[in-house]
Amino acid sequence: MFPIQLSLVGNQRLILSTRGRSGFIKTLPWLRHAREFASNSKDFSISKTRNIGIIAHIDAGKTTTSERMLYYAGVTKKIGDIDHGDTVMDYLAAERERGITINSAAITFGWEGHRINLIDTPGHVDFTMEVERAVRVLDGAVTVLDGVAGVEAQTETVWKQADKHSIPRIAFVNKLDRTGAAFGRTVKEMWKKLRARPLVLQLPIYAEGGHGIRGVADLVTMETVLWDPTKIDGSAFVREPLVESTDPKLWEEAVRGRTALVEALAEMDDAIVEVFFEEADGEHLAVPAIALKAALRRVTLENKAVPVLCGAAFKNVGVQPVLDAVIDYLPSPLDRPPALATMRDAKTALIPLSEVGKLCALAFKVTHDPRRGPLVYVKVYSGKLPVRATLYNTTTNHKERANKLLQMYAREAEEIPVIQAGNIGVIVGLKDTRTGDTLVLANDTQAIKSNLQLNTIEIPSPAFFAAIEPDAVSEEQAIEEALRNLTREDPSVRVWTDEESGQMLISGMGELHLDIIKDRLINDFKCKATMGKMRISYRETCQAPGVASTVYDKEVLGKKSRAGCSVTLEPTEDPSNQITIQLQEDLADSLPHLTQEDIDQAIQTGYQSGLSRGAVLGFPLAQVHVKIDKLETFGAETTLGAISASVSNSIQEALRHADPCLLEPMMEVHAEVNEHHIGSVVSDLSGTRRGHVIGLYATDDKTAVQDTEVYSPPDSLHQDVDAYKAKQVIKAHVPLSSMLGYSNSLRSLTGGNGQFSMRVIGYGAMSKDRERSVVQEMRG
Ligand SMILES: Nc1nc2c(ncn2[C@@H]2O[C@H](COP(=O)(O)OP(=O)(O)OP(=O)(O)O)[C@@H](O)[C@H]2O)c(=O)[nH]1
Repeated sequence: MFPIQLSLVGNQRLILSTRGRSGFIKTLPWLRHAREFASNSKDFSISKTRNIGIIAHIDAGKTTTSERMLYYAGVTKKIGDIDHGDTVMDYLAAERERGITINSAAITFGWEGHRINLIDTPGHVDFTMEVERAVRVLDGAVTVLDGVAGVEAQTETVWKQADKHSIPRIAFVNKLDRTGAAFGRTVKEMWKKLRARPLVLQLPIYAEGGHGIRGVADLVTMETVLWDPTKIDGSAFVREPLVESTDPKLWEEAVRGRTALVEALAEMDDAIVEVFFEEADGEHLAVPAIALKAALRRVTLENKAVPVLCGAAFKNVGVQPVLDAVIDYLPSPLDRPPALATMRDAKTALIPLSEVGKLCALAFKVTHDPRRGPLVYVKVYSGKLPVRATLYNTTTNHKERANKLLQMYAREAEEIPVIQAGNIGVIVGLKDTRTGDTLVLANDTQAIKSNLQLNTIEIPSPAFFAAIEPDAVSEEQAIEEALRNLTREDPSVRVWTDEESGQMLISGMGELHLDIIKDRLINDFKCKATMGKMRISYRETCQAPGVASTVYDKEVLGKKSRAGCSVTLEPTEDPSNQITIQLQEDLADSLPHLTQEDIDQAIQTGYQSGLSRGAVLGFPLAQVHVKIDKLETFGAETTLGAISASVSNSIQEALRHADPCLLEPMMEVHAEVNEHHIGSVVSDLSGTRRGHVIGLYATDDKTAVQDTEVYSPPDSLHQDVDAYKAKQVIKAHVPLSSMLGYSNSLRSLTGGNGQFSMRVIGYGAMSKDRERSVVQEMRG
């Protein structure tokens, strides 16, 4: 694309552009439409691909930023607005109504000769699983931070998720137009709360009197970037060299910032030290921007530091440089270590996948499209996935055909002939593939034989469940079908039927999660159903040892099926269940028709089934140690089904003699409050809410941070902000049942100044009185 010069104002260059690095005029954004990009997209090499996600706390401005990215890239002709409910990324009715992201939408667009696959992820804690799935396939991430609220609770959670997968990140400090916004303070919090090494690349430039953000000072190129106030869509901005005489205060701070940037990079990167002494003669300002960018890319890819940019997405200031930074500093799939997979031969060891090998793809998301049917989002880790290929799902052992391949532009889609290694795309035509499954080619006998599987996603325990009642018997089938689709989309949703009441039950991660499922059943799948009261998903355990021996003896299809089993059950401190198998040595000799591997598998199946239902209210068991003491065999009559059934029955029988009781989900709560609210919040948590306060620490606790001092610009330079006051964080363990409706109560205890985060940390015992009242309530 050739640059078109539109006008020159003095020595300024007016840029109607998505891009500002060279200062030349590029193109009007809406001229570059998605389809134009799509027709060229096949030409992008994998080194010019960026699979990135936007991660942050709820309401930090992820969707607002993504919508601007799409607009400046020419994918949309109009900027979608969360507050008007017309965003491209949040397209579900449930998302638009609530103004929040639920689904990680994936969208592809072009930027400066690169293909960006962008995934906008939800910020609400109930959808942590959705973030986990997205983070799995990302190569890099943009963390959006609210410049007023700073680093918030869920930012810390998603940051840890990205840490777990060593995802290189850049940060965008957003909402700097708002009163009380403080860029410097937010940078400090990144250092202190996230333990990250922030590298400030920009300073905000405010309008006279500190009101309204106009642009940014670029410390890499030492330029000002000012958005044209007459172009409210933010498509026009001007870059010009930073000059001391124009704004001496800004110049002074920019010199400090540039010096700090060069110094910080020199600590982490030897090549920039060489440039500093040999090309720049030890002058911080003389280090060429190109050398700084190269060093920034190296330290970001190595996860040593996080480049930080700033702006106000809602005011259309600062978004284009974020896209530049995605290209400049975040990795292509080739810069990432190979994905890890397991193979049956290698037992549980993880082996790195080679990119040039045969096809291996991960289904990281499944959505239901009323017109096209299930859409399976995949990331291809090795080989290539051609259209109409017959695929083999090594997780479910099913064969399926990839009828169509799509590149997604949010709701719009473009058919493509192939998905190459490193790229993300959508397969149409797979009916049995679920989120988390591994796909290989159906003719790849080696991968199938060795059961090649990409490292799977950990699914946390659901905390809530509710009953679903069809409004009429005729609705049952439609509801079952819709629930099947929903569980394929979201593996953290579980559906089962209660054996006693025959009721259909559904469990999810939180109140909002279940609320959204109900909404989607009714609005998206048009089911006529009623969801019952949301209830807490308890666990059950035993308090004493229990022993039992049972024999399974039935006729199945006219054939005798017999096996016996003796088990001992014991309570354990371990949060998960354990099994110890102590079998007699001659077992394999007495069962020549079965392999040892199959017998082990049958015992495991019986063990899982025996622990799936407790003796008090039928909740799954936790913190139980099962010892399989003996297996009684009856020659050819002992089938695998009989072994599983006898193990399961013996566990259930032993449980009845082992003093069974209920356990309730325990939450780790971090409540961040001002000093003068500590007393009331602590007494509320430890009193009425039955919690244990574990500790108290300040949000700027220096002991928690590495020694290196980090450059953060003084906020007073740019805007009148209240002096930063560290808040106190109260850490407590509290039963989930006591945390229902806590946001309202914390709001009233702190005059709206408190915030909190919580996560399930395990299950805890409850008093006999409380257990009685739960049992009474559950049994109605
Ligand atoms: N003043 C101001 N408001 C903003 C800015 N960016 C976003 N907002 C507002 O902040 C609110 C939340 O923005 P979203 O983009 O939905 O935030 P999100 O991070 O995507 O939220 P979830 O998807 O729910 O996690 C909306 O009302 C936006 O209009 C900004 O730069 N300045």
